[in-house]
Amino acid sequence: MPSESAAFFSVNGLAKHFGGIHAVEDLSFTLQRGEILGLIGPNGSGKTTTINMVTGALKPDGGSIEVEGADMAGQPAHLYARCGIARTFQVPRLFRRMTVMENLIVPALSDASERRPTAEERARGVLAFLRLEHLADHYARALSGGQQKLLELGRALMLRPRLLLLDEPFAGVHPRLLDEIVGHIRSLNRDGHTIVLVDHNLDAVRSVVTRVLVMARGRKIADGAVSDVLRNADVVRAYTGTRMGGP
Ligand SMILES: Nc1ncnc2c1ncn2[C@@H]1O[C@H](COP(=O)(O)OP(=O)(O)OP(=O)(O)O)[C@@H](O)[C@H]1O
Repeated sequence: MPSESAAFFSVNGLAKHFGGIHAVEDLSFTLQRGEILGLIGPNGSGKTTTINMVTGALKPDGGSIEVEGADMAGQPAHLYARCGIARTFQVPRLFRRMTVMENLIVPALSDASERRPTAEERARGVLAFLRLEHLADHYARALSGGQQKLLELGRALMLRPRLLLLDEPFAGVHPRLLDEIVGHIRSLNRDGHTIVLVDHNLDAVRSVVTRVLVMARGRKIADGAVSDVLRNADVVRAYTGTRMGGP
């Protein structure tokens, strides 16, 4: 039974193994409503596997995933979406032969109760927020890499998420558009969205989050205020050979 005091979102002892690879091991953390968390770590440290598990794309081998106190571990992706949990992918998963507007409407219409005119109206709102109105009738395949990232974000927003997990939203994005995406993330967080931000661009991550969780080899090695965590010797060691700043 969900308790009144339960965190909005929590994972406890989460684990995923691929053969002998311990992609995620004994991972625990909680998120309060409206919080924004940076999830960082070197390549292969288990960040995407974590996102996959907490959105229902992958079944954990162990541990719990609780949304408002109710255990969701092992539930299918559509039930996570129904709980208001949405994610973006490192490489945008767009319908390349559909227009920008159609790409936004499709996820909305997966909810049988929404009618097309309402979905279109919401999509226009999302396009205005992302400043992409002028591209509504363009094919997704004609967009630049950065615009595709924005549209990917827009598709997640069409699911009316309460928790938004962003997998490398800054990767491969032109610096000007990067600032714009940073602005959108800040504004979504200000509007009450709980956000988990995964990215290797630590300067950009630092500019939007106050708390950061660091993974290395599938395990959590630090979780706390950005300024403290990035001075932590274990974190510096985990990153040895990779840069601590932006790309
Ligand atoms: N489907 C899979 N099958 C086998 N091994 C996998 C699979 N998915 C991930 N792995 C392995 O699990 C480990 C964690 O991978 P994951 O993609 O979660 O790391 P990551 O921190 O997101 O890395 P990156 O920053 O490079 O995206 C890696 O060793 C990876 O090779």
